[in-house]
Amino acid sequence: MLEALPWLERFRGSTVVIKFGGNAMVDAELKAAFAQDVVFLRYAGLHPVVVHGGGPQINAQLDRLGLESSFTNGLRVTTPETMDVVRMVLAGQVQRELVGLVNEHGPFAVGLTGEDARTMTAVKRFAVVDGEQVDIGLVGDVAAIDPSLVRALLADGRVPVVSSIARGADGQVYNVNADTAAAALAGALGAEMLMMLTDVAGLYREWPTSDEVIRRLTAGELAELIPGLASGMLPKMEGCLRAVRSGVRSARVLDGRVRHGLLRAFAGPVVGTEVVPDGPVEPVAERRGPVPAGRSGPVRGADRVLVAAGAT
Ligand SMILES: Nc1ncnc2c1ncn2[C@@H]1O[C@H](COP(=O)(O)OP(=O)(O)O)[C@@H](O)[C@H]1O
Ligand SMILES: CC(=O)N[C@@H](CCC(=O)OP(=O)(O)O)C(=O)O
Repeated sequence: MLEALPWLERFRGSTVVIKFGGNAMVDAELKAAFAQDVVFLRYAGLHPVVVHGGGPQINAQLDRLGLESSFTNGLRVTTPETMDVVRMVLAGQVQRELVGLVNEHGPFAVGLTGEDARTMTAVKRFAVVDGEQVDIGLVGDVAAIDPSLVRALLADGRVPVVSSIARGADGQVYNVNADTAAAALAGALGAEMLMMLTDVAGLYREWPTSDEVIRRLTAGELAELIPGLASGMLPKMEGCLRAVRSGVRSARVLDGRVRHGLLRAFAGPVVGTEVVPDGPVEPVAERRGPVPAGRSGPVRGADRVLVAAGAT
């Protein structure tokens, strides 16, 4: 892991939003390694923000309850009954588990949903199938973000762990796709990078017939590909596009099945698929600063982490 440090130096002070997909949380060892990587980034002076998914975990719970799982364009059709399960699994199970894993290394992680401090405000989202709007129930898009709570947590040296649930101005609670939530949050925070950890090596050029990964594409190139993308990748790549179009310098899709894949992504040439804005991009150093300087030192108990994260 130490080989990542010189590369990480470039990102000191930068905010990085990391989306941990439900499909990447396949076993306990991977989840524990992910938590170590997040804490390592925090120690290297970055400001990681975790947005987690949990699609397969929601499916399993719906199945136990004898409820159906169905998706349109990669978005879960969400009845009021499904919504209760989504909220319970994301905020009560997956988020709690990740908070616990990160906090094995120090008092860093604080869990929240988009509902907390009105961090995210949702608006009802329709799927579009063959040019027609389709009602998919209580699915939300992100209408607005108030990043002040997340910023305050970062300034206090914490690691926010965010579940993609948000209330609308109508008072209704909505199920927001986690890729969508991560992208919107990255944009609102002025994050340097958005990292999406999933269960494939990146965006495949000819999925499912070939596993050739597209290494790098501009926002304009991605916008042309999006109408032809299949479920699963659709919200993810729409999220990458949204992020780079709202000022994020780099949005990446990475293989979350690789142990310590998150740190490796900082320690060398680009792995996975990278989406960059159209046109020239300012260097990292000139884009710093969503977190007030001098308020990002280690919190109490943080000294245990380097050993725990295997950094020596
Ligand atoms: N062009 C593509 N390249 C790679 N994967 C694709 C592509 N199109 C669809 N997919 C599917 O998208 C899945 C990843 O999305 P998803 O299952 O929603 O993951 P996550 O839980 O990480 O958000 C892959 O496992 C793959 O089955
Ligand atoms: C509207 C919608 O699709 N919400 C998602 C939220 C969780 C999620 O996005 O999880 P992954 O990242 O693991 O796919 C769902 O209900 O599955």
